[in-house]
Amino acid sequence: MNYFDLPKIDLHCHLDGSLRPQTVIDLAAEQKIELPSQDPAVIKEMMVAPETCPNLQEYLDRFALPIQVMQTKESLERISFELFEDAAKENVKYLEVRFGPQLHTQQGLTYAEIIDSVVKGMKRAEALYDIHGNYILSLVKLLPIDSVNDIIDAGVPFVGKGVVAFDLAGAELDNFAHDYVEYTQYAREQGYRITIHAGEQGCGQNVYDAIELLGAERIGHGVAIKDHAEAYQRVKEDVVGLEACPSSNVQTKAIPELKAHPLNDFHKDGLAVTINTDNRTVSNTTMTDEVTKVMEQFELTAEDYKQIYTASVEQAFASDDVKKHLMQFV
Ligand SMILES: O=c1[nH]cnc2c1ncn2[C@@H]1O[C@H](CO)[C@@H](O)[C@H]1O
Ligand SMILES: [Zn+2]
Repeated sequence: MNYFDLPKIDLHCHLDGSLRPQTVIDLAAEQKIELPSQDPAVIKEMMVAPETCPNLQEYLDRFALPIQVMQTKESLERISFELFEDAAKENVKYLEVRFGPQLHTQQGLTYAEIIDSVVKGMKRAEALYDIHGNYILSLVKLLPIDSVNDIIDAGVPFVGKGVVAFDLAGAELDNFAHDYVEYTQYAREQGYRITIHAGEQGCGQNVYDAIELLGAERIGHGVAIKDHAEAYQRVKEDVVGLEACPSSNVQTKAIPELKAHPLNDFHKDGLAVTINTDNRTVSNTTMTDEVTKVMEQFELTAEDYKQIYTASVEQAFASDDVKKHLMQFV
């Protein structure tokens, strides 16, 4: 099967983990930020996380460099455009990108300016390529929680116009969901859909809580439900979408190796499994790579791929029109 040509959908991709190395070099020069090298290969090496990190934190440390050059409207717009361009060029037909507005205020940008810039970059790519997209606003757990509602408010004018959902990302502590109930409720009241990183580094109970307490319709990663019967049952009954990110999960040791990934068992049992990149640069991957790895590792058939693609369409936070368009590719 030619995985490059297959129509693909990526529902879990971080903007700050998906920069082109050359763009980091260009933007650093423009912004007078000193880099240790002008060689894209060296800069790439600084951003790619090791094949296996000791833990999630080591993986998250790779975001420091890209975030340095993501502090102006122009850079955010360019990076957003380029991500959609890169995805479109490998036949990704729909892409949901997430990022943490709080990480981009170092030079005084407002949340509204930040969100406007990335949405503009996306729309420019949508006009040029056969790709549709939406943004998800991520709150990075452990960053100050008091400005969450300001971020949610800043995104409201964009809801349904380029922004669709709210997410919690970053390091995962057990029982984190309890601290975010009022914020996700506020986000839902403002029209945001909810997806939550859970069961990646933490326990299956976190997934259960993300659904029960935070109203998550999708879960980022969620691998830990394999050891938690209640969470598993809840994901299945509620048809909660599982955003699997195979390469990232190996890097962060969420799973020991690809063949131990539970996504195939989940898929065979009828759960709504989707295949995603997480971070194109930090995980040194593409949608073609992720789909290839999964299809070959688990010897999946064209019918399996059809089911996974269809689950991605159903789970997408896209408009009915876009979903109808995406179903034409099945
Ligand atoms: O796999 C992941 N698990 C948890 N957090 C992540 C992952 N990838 C990226 N981020 C976090 O999300 C922020 C906003 O995009 C990134 O800066 C990073 O801290
Ligand atoms: Zn993620």
